[in-house]
Amino acid sequence: MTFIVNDYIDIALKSEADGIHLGQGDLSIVEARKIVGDKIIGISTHAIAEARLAERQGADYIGVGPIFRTATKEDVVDPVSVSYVREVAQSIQIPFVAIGGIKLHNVDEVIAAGATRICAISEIVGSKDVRGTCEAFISKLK
Ligand SMILES: Cc1ncc(COP(=O)(O)OP(=O)(O)O)c(N)n1
Ligand SMILES: Cc1nc(C(=O)O)sc1CCOP(=O)(O)O
Repeated sequence: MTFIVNDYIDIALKSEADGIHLGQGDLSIVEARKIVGDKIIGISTHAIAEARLAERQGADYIGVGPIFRTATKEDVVDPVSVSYVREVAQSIQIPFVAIGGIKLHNVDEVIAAGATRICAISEIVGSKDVRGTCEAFISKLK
């Protein structure tokens, strides 16, 4: 299993995590790379310019979202829609994870736009059948 720490590079190092996830307002990828060496660095992106910059600066993966409206994260930009997934799938070479408001009822649209990895929080943690919900997502991604 891969263990990524959100935001806190010191905790990532102390816990011997595999990597660090950054936001646009956090340390830059260039600075983070100097500190974490070859650990995985990911960064949340909300527009193609951010995705291109992340790729140029050596990110290992990017988050792409929020695709749909989400109540999970407060300080998030307006939904970017599946068109951003399509743009990233067509022009970015590093792996990407689509995130934000993804549910079992709309994940097919996200996959159809080119996503092969998704992150879903509320749909899973709010489910009465967490395992079944994860399995349903996984079967759609196969
Ligand atoms: C699964 C997952 N967890 C946390 C984040 C990042 O959340 P946050 O730090 O609030 O947002 P950014 O600063 O990265 O925009 C994530 N993207 N995925
Ligand atoms: C943690 C996070 N990051 C986002 C981004 O767009 O960068 S959206 C988001 C919340 C995702 O939760 P849910 O699946 O419940 O919508």
